[in-house]
Amino acid sequence: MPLSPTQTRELLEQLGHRPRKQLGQNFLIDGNIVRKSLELAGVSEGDHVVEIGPGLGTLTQALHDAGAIVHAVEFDPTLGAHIERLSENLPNLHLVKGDALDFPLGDLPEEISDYKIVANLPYAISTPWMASVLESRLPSVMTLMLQKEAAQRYAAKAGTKQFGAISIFLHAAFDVLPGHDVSGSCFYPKPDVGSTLLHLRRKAEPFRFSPESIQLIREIFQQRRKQISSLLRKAKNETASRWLAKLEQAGIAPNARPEQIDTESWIALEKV
Ligand SMILES: C[S@@+](CC[C@H](N)C(=O)[O-])C[C@H]1O[C@@H](n2cnc3c(N)ncnc32)[C@H](O)[C@@H]1O
Repeated sequence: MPLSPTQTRELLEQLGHRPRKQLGQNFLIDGNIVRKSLELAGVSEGDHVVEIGPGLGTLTQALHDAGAIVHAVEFDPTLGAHIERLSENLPNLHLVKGDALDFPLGDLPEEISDYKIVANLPYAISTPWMASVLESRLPSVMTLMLQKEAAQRYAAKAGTKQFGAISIFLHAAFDVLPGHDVSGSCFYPKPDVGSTLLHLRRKAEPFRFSPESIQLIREIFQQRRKQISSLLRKAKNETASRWLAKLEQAGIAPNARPEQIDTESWIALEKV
């Protein structure tokens, strides 16, 4: 069970720690959300699970109790020391004290290819951290607490204003299930932004874009309302010229706007 708001305040006092807003320190105090996260991720005995930002250890303890081998990364030195003390009694908890942008998968051993990610993310780093995850071994599932707007971008479909480069990269590799909005009262202190619990399941055949294509798609989306053909002409690199010549073959109209081109069509463009 997670700590109640009173227990959370008491523990923070004991640690002499004030929640740091810039590190997104909004701790989970709702048992249902912890349970739901584990349930969505289907955590079971022996699973390797990466957790970003264990904080006071609520989710960490629940993952460990479910039999997972937890690979956690905590940036805050006070909370890192707290988790390190917890780990003395949790043999399957492995902590990296550092930045998740440097250790996006914690200390997950190279040879482990089957793993999950379950985290109440520090909202400020969610997108660059996700970009690193997409470049590494892909997890079988990710169950993530995210800022609502980030979750909307990750889940967005073509033709919506939230649809962007990250939506394409995620949808190419994962089924992104509808998210659950989570009330601010499930955290201490209450965040001043909305939160969504999002669940992603790796596809049977996940597709990954090459680094050059990732770069090009990101550039293209900086001018999402321009026509794809003129953006590709302007980009002046080998991938852009190849795509320009293959637009029709990939079923994309030259005057289509990037935000209207769905993930399958971007994949077709990369494959032709
Ligand atoms: C939203 S809190 C989640 C805490 C805890 N997992 C929970 O659910 O109660 C985010 C956590 O991420 C940590 N954090 C912030 N930035 C980080 C970074 N760059 N790398 C690793 N951890 C970070 C914070 O210190 C905090 O513990």
